[in-house]
Amino acid sequence: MTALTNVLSVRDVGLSFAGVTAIDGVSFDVGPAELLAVIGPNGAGKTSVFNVLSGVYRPQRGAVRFLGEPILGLRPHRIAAMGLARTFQNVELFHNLTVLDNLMLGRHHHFRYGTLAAAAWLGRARREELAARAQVEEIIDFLDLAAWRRHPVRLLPYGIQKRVELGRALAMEPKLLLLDEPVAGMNLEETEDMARFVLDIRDDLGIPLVLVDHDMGLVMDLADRVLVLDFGRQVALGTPAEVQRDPKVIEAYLGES
Ligand SMILES: Nc1ncnc2c1ncn2[C@@H]1O[C@H](COP(=O)(O)OP(=O)(O)OP(=O)(O)O)[C@@H](O)[C@H]1O
Repeated sequence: MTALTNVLSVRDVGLSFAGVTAIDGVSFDVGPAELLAVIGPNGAGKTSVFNVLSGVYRPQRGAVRFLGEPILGLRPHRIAAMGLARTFQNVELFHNLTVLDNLMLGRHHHFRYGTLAAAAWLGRARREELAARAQVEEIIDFLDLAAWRRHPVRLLPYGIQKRVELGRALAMEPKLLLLDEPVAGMNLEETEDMARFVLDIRDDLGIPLVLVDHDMGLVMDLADRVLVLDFGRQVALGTPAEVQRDPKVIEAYLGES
């Protein structure tokens, strides 16, 4: 039985593609308001884990429970609607729409509309959904986005675009947030800002997070626990201090750099 206190429970997941093993026996839990980081060298299986959790890949073996419910085999939009939200390595927003409109779309889980359909849908939303609007305004305040709220996303600096993407995921009112390389390509100041928002999400909003990133300093500073993968296998799982002194980790990953 999955302990009810765990938001996410992953058991012995195995995934391969035509003979290539992407994930080989990975098991971990995410507790309430916990920040778990997943690290590992290139090709270790980090993105594949995210794709399994969000329903993009279906593993050949194992089990995943989200809020106590089995989710393997559910389609991505169903899993998202259950409250598992995700950001992507590359910014995935409607670049011609404003910050406000991108967040409104996030509120309604409508990710796959073209810009025109999205704009038409928003017309209805504006009339009908004042409550949604109030919630989105709260997110804009929370992420310090007020100065950009009416700007089309394409005009914004990269670091702000990443923050809007985070805002869109928050607009889904997630029960768990997956962040795929949230600081990739950011300068120091943008990285520090993002780190602060990630911690605020955990501490002020109480939303648990799973984060993949190559920035080792960030991961060790932020994470409650760290899962280390190498060639799809689970090398270690523990606190940043435990993981950093684990010889298997040093050999597999830290020793590289
Ligand atoms: N759709 C796919 N088809 C075939 N092989 C895949 C697919 N997705 C992942 N793989 C393989 O699975 C392994 C793990 O890849 P994955 O992208 O999950 O690693 P990663 O840790 O996210 O790497 P990176 O840090 O480079 O993003 C790799 O060998 C990769 O080539």
